[in-house]
Amino acid sequence: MKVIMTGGGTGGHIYPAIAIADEIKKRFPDAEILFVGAKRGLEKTLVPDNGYPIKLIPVQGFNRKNPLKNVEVLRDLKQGNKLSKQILKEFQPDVVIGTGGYASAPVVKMAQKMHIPTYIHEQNAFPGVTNKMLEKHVEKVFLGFEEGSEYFRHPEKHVATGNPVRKSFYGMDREQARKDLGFRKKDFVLLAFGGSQGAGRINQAMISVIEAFQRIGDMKICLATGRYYYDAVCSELTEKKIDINSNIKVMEYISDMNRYLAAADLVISRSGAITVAEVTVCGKPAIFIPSPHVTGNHQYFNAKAVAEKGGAVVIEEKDLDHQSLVDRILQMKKDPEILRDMAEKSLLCAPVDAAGVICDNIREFER
Ligand SMILES: CC(=O)N[C@H]1[C@@H](OP(=O)(O)OP(=O)(O)OC[C@H]2O[C@@H](n3ccc(=O)[nH]c3=O)[C@H](O)[C@@H]2O)O[C@H](CO)[C@@H](O)[C@@H]1O
Repeated sequence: MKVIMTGGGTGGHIYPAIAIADEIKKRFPDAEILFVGAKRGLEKTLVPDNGYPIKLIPVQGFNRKNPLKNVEVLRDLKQGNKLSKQILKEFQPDVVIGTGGYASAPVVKMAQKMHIPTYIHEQNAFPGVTNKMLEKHVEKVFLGFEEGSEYFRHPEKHVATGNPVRKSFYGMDREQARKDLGFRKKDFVLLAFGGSQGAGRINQAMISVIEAFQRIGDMKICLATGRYYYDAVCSELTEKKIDINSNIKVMEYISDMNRYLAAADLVISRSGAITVAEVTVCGKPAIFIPSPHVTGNHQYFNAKAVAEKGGAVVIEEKDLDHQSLVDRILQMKKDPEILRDMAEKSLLCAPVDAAGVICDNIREFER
């Protein structure tokens, strides 16, 4: 079995592809899996870090603000198509699976031209442009949210699967995770991050939260700022004379998110589709602050689905007030019953083995 996984740009497209690849490997231990991603995307490091080979192609989105830049975009597109063809010819995959993002467009399209069966997975209730464009010639469209179906054109191809989460997030032991990260049983662990690339507004809010809680001994705060914001956040904390110590961990990026999620008492984050899936798989209470800058405001709906069941609280960015956030955290910390109840309800929102359902629906995997 030879499979090409393609997609990326951000973690939300890469991690589901890794979860699907892991499931393929479980079913076909001899399977050869190759990732094809974009040169500028996070996949360049995340995929090898997760044990898979990757080939990179020069592809990027059209620049609506600066049309002159599109000369470069078109040149990359041409080169991306050429390289995709070359990779497909050399690797000879039985199947190509796309998980959205710029890189998946030329690879899936070229595979279709070469009569290789193709499948796509859409993580969001509002599909991205790439997947919408690819739908016509794919075998099936796997949907993270059933509601996404109405934005595509061929319902007969749609299978609602939920969003795939890597196996390492399931059943991770909380106490062991806390031990590994140097937290005590009695500590209150607050985990904050703004999606795979970080979010300026969440970082700013967290600086206020850190300021408010820095001297509370059992309060442990872990903040992943995103690579782009890391230096600025550290400088701001230093200016405020806030000591980054064992109570306050500030990181660019968390590579073992499964461990941090398992250890956390409360999560504060954006509500990208995969983040929400992981938080619920780990059964964690969350305060979701959806990004308002995404198609169809989909992060709000991702968060609302969990909040309506009682597993999370949603704060829209327009209502994000630092003092109210601090008060809310304090209130939750003081009342473990609230958190316990939210945790149970969060777990009820978890997707059920999406990677397994996806593999069950790929004809070429039938034995
Ligand atoms: C701004 C934007 O366009 N965001 C989109 C992007 O989000 P984004 O790329 O942030 O994706 P998600 O929130 O879905 O997933 C983030 C992933 O990154 C991981 N992670 C994050 C931070 C960190 O330090 N370490 C780490 O490993 C998380 O564990 C998770 O696996 O793709 C998602 C899925 O298509 C969409 O729903 C989001 O709307």
